[in-house]
Amino acid sequence: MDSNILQFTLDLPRDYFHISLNQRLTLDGIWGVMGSSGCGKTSLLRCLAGLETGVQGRIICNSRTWLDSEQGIFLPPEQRGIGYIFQEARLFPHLNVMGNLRFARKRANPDQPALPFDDVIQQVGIGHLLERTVDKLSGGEKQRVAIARTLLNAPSLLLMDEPLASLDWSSRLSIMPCLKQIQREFKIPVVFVSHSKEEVARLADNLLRMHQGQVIEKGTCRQLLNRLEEQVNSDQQLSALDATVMEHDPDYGLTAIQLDQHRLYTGQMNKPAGTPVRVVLPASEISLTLEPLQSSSILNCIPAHIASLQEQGHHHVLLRLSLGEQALICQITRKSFDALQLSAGNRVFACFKASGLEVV
Ligand SMILES: Nc1ncnc2c1ncn2[C@@H]1O[C@H](COP(=O)(O)OP(=O)(O)OP(=O)(O)O)[C@@H](O)[C@H]1O
Repeated sequence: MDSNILQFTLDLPRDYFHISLNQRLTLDGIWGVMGSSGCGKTSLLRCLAGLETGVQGRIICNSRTWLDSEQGIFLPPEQRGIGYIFQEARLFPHLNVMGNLRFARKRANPDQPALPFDDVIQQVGIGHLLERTVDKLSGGEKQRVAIARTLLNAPSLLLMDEPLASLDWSSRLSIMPCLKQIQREFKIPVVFVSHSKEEVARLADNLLRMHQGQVIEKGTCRQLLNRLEEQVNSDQQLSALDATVMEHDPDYGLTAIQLDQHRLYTGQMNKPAGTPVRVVLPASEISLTLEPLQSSSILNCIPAHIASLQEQGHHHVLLRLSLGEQALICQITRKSFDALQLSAGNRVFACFKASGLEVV
């Protein structure tokens, strides 16, 4: 039986092209869906949710047929056990936060075990908001309540359509670890649409990239993001890396994490040893040396090879450094590049402070 598999063949005519998709996704972790505006990301989510009645094809999720247009099968949205989180929170304005949550709980998906109410409130961080009326919540608070409400519905698949797009960057930064933690804790698979490389780098395990109604790339987030062609023209260059918590050092307020065979230090976090984590490292945080650092305050210094490089404008060079299994994107000035006489294939040491790493 194909449990944890979402398989779909979809054909949906749109104004300028057809949404034409044929995919088999292992429902494990968070799938990010990226692509330029109008390429069909929302249409894909709407087809999966059962909101597009004109779609032809088949959708099978966890061995259950949601759509088979040849056989005349079309399960309505409420029978698919899906949670849908939109850009705007869409809470009931006449109910307070608790009222919104109770309403969701009463209508929970009977095919899934209910998630413990208190655990959801705690993970989403809204315990202090329960008696508030909806109009007294900030945008970020509303979105947290919307997330909790959707979880209390006991979905077997969460679809998120740019859920952070209407929030400022600091609200996004506080909600992203919460979304990642929810996925890890409750093990609900997520399909997450986003325009933002910064969001996808923190959240997605796997990625689909769409163009004009079709999937043009599919792979792990770290494979697809940590490439020069992906980074060179974007606003912020960064790497998305996968690591595991090793141990904590409360005396120094540090946590050691393992990234491939390397041991790195970051600010202390409260995740137990063995927890998988996503590490985001801005390319400008990295310095390169030709020898291992000695007598330096910089805690992280790992050997790497320059896999490829590309000029970025007139004054910077972007390098892709191979660490073993994973690759790191690093940005240095052209002056440093010339001074070190770097070229592809060189062995270097990538150095960065513990505070330079963001761990989600
Ligand atoms: N109901 C509809 N009927 C026909 N065409 C539609 C309909 N809704 C959207 N479209 C068109 O389908 C294409 C895909 O739209 P969709 O909203 O899925 O894209 P998107 O990738 O989510 O875009 P964005 O990132 O801007 O939200 C667009 O060209 C859009 O104009």
